[in-house]
Amino acid sequence: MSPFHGIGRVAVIGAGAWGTALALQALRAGAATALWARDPDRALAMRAARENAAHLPGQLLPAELRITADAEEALEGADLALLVVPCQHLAGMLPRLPALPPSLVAAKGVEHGTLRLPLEILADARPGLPAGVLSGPNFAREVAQGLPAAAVVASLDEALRQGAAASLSSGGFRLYDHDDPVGAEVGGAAKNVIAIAAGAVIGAGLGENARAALVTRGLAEIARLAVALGGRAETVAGLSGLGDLLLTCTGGSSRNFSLGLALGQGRHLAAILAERNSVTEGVATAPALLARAAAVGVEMPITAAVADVLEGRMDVVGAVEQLMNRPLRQEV
Ligand SMILES: NC(=O)C1=CN([C@@H]2O[C@H](COP(=O)(O)OP(=O)(O)OC[C@H]3O[C@@H](n4cnc5c(N)ncnc54)[C@H](O)[C@@H]3O)[C@@H](O)[C@H]2O)C=CC1
Ligand SMILES: O=C(CO)COP(=O)(O)O
Repeated sequence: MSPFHGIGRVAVIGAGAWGTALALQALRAGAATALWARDPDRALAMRAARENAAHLPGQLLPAELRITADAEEALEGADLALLVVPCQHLAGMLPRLPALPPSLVAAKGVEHGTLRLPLEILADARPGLPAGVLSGPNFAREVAQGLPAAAVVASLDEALRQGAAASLSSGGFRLYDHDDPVGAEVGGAAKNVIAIAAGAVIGAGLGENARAALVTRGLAEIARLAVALGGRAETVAGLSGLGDLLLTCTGGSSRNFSLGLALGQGRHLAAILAERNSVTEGVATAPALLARAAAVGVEMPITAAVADVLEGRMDVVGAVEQLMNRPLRQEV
């Protein structure tokens, strides 16, 4: 257990939509909060306008929120760091940071090539650092506005998960502590892939029944992988799994769902991505998740279908046909 005694200061690393929203929440919960943006010009513009125009336009950033591109300054005296850069950039960003306090990763994905989950990336870069994940059904915009939301803080470190959940909760944001970080990370990474599938069936006009079946069978394949990696199936049935699937597979604001929707309508992946200035984690995660599952002998047919569509080996209708024609079996 870490000597974690509560939070006076929080450093949020990554000034995308989610980092900005979490910084606002930390502030609301009473922590002195700094938000680190890697680009000095962006930090300057955000400080001047009190707005993150690129990722959370229209949301006021109060004067008490320190915004800086200097990582030393952001992390000085911090009791907790929230690491909120996209999964594929986490490993590249960590060497730019000085010593970290106990940290929660809020990215959702699997790293291309190495097949690591975010906490594994952090553990490799900072061995022994008390760490956990923050994950749940949370659109950044709503959390920034203080609308009601819940999530989990999952860590093997009891003091960290309980202290962080208690200190970052307030008003509309309710954090449950959890002792299964693997289950939480697998759920968070995989729901983005299933959300692409859900969007694709809706975009292709295959119907609401198809979406409900995909989400439910998606949950089953996520649970299989979580268990194979040392997590628990019940975690996948909670906020970080089922909760986030419900949000991203039905909420039109999900970037993963909307990318799937456009693919299902026949648009090309490159064209969809070219129009976006924000991250769609499921695209890089789908093949990485599939490879990670294969390495532990777990079948993930929906993830495989999404990877096939993303990599141009199949169209949406063909991929769904293939899923429908798999051998019949017992549900569980
Ligand atoms: N936006 C949301 O509602 C939520 C997002 N998340 C997760 O949080 C993570 C961050 O997502 P968002 O804040 O939405 O991102 P975003 O799409 O709003 O912004 C992209 C972020 O990535 C950073 N970035 C781009 N290239 C980079 C590089 N080479 N090195 C370091 N940073 C780089 C940008 O500076 C920016 O901070 C993702 O893993 C996402 O799945 C989790 C929950 C909610
Ligand atoms: O993780 C999220 C909500 O919990 C955000 O989902 P998208 O990245 O699909 O927008």
